[in-house]
Amino acid sequence: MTVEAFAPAKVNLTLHVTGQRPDGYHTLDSLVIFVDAGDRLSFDAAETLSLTVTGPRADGVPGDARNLVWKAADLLGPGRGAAIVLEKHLPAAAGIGGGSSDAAAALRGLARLWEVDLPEAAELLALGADVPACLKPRPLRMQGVGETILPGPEMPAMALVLINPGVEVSTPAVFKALDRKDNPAMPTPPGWASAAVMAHWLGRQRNDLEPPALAQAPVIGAVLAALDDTPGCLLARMSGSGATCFGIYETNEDATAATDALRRARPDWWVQAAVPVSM
Ligand SMILES: C[C@](O)(CO)[C@H](O)COP(=O)(O)OP(=O)(O)OC[C@H]1O[C@@H](n2ccc(N)nc2=O)[C@H](O)[C@@H]1O
Ligand SMILES: Nc1ncnc2c1ncn2[C@@H]1O[C@H](COP(=O)(O)OP(=O)(O)OP(=O)(O)O)[C@@H](O)[C@H]1O
Repeated sequence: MTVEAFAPAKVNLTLHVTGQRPDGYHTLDSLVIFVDAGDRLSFDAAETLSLTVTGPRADGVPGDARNLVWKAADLLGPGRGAAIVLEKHLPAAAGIGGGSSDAAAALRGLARLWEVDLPEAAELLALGADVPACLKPRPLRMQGVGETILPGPEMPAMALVLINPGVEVSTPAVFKALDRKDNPAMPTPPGWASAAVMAHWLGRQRNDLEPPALAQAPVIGAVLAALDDTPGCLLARMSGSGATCFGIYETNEDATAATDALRRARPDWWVQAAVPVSM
């Protein structure tokens, strides 16, 4: 029996950095959604663990114990076997949780293959701060350093465009370069009647990692400007620690038209239209 799992991209609609713990990790308050762009994984029964990385974004992604998928398998079933194929579609080190979402999808898939229970959120932090959030992809509010997952509001109909300019941004370096660590938390997301009302609310919130990421990768400014310039773009913002940015649109038509235009203008950028998913 082949088990399959989808690893959707994570988008931080907001990302407020509210403090720093004595161990150096930062406390966050972030509204997170998942979208239908992502990686695909398959799992077959096998004596030993193996991982094959394929797909359009496989280049540079390790196919061994350095991969978060491998680490997830080791955490869930130490010493157990499975033949895993990871089809990469998401850019790596991009702020959209590629590795974390792959790890979470591996946990979901292998838990079915091996008929074992999923670990608790706190245990998953060892794999990455985004892994607890990625375990059950749906709109959520992430707090603590990533271990506290609260249900998010119901999202209005919307479409997104994701752009990655091909520059890898180091997450630790971006956190380190933050000017202030004790920024105000996010108000409770109220739920919204439309994408436009939501975008207006989001516009008054922040991604505190945007300024330090921009200093490290100035091209992020060009990406945000390019999104802002497309017809129907309600809000443009960076996700996670960058460099991927997203634009929010009312309709799929607007997002698809923006994607076509941006791909023509910047064939060197990864440009992807997407809609939110809950799994
Ligand atoms: C920026 C976010 O993507 C927001 O969703 C995440 O907080 C980062 O999640 P991630 O990439 O899974 O992060 P990890 O691999 O656990 O951590 C990478 C590095 O980022 C910094 N880090 C991460 C999460 C956090 N709450 N505080 C931090 O300071 C630490 O220096 C850590 O060594
Ligand atoms: N399954 C995987 N997919 C991509 N990269 C992986 C994976 N496993 C390990 N890595 C390594 O982890 C690094 C970070 O990649 P990842 O896609 O997790 O990005 P990220 O920017 O940390 O995501 P985010 O900040 O949103 O959590 C890469 O440089 C890569 O070498």
